[in-house]
Amino acid sequence: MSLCLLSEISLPDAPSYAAVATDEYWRAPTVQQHQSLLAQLQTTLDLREQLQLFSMAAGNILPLTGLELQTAIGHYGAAGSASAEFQHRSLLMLKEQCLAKLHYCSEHPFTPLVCSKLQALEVEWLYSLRNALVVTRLQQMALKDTLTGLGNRRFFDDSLDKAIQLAMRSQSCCAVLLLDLDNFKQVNDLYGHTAGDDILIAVAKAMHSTLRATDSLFRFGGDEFAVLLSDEDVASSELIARRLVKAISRQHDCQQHHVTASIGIAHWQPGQTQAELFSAADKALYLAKEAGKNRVRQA
Ligand SMILES: Nc1nc2c(ncn2[C@@H]2O[C@H](COP(=O)(O)OP(=O)(O)OP(=O)(O)O)[C@@H](O)[C@H]2O)c(=O)[nH]1
Repeated sequence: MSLCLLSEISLPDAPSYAAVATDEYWRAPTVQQHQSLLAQLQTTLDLREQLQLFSMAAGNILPLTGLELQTAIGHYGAAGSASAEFQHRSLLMLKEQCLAKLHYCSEHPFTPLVCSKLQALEVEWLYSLRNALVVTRLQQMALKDTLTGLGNRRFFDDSLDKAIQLAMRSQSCCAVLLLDLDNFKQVNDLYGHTAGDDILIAVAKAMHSTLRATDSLFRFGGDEFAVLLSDEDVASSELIARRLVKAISRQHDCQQHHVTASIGIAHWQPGQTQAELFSAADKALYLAKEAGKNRVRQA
């Protein structure tokens, strides 16, 4: 395991292990209790599944309404988590490295005895949690574009495959928007690669804030982006695409460098393969470029 990865999954500015309180009232849970949670945690490297297992074990100590795991690579809530009157926060430290913060919510008070028991349970989780964090980080790296943090081409291909399967099963639809920046090359040529990178990051942010949280946004590399729309948004695909084009043309850095965007849209047709759908969107994008750029075309 590389040191680089370990530092990426650590939370910064955590106090030393000594600062995590222990309680004199605490009595160790039986060996049986420990073994069962530990054994269960070791069966999965999925962070959410581990959180769920831990949440159930913690619920045996004190009934919880919510449990949130805050890590350097994302925040995860146990299923059905809700806030409550009593709250308790805890740091999960492993060898002076802060792996995560836990935020418990309950209708019942967190007495010193309860906190001690929870802390003992947390200790049981540390190594499995560390492993799950590393695996999750590797998965994120494999599926994310490092420059913008958006999903990469591989993630897009997987997501499109799933979207088509769902559309086939539920006799619904999905749509692909392929976006390519206009006149981007000149930014690199005139102002350097770093200025080009800044534009790409700014475009990703502008697109992100224009779309709904549920829309999937990807960057393929270069100045090519894609949006995957689910059935409920297919009817508005043209409107969404126009909004994206407008948002990019109004973005400060893009305006300064005369960078705009062209978009090709394709709606999935029953019987169409993933490659055919993608090719249809690509052709529509070509038409948008041919028609003068800074515009939208449908397949
Ligand atoms: N800064 C930066 N540039 C990149 C990156 N990846 C690819 N590029 C550059 O992006 C440019 C994309 O080229 P084009 O799409 O042909 O350029 P364009 O000026 O937008 O052309 P039109 O689409 O016809 O308007 C090339 O100059 C690539 O070298 C990157 O990660 N960062």
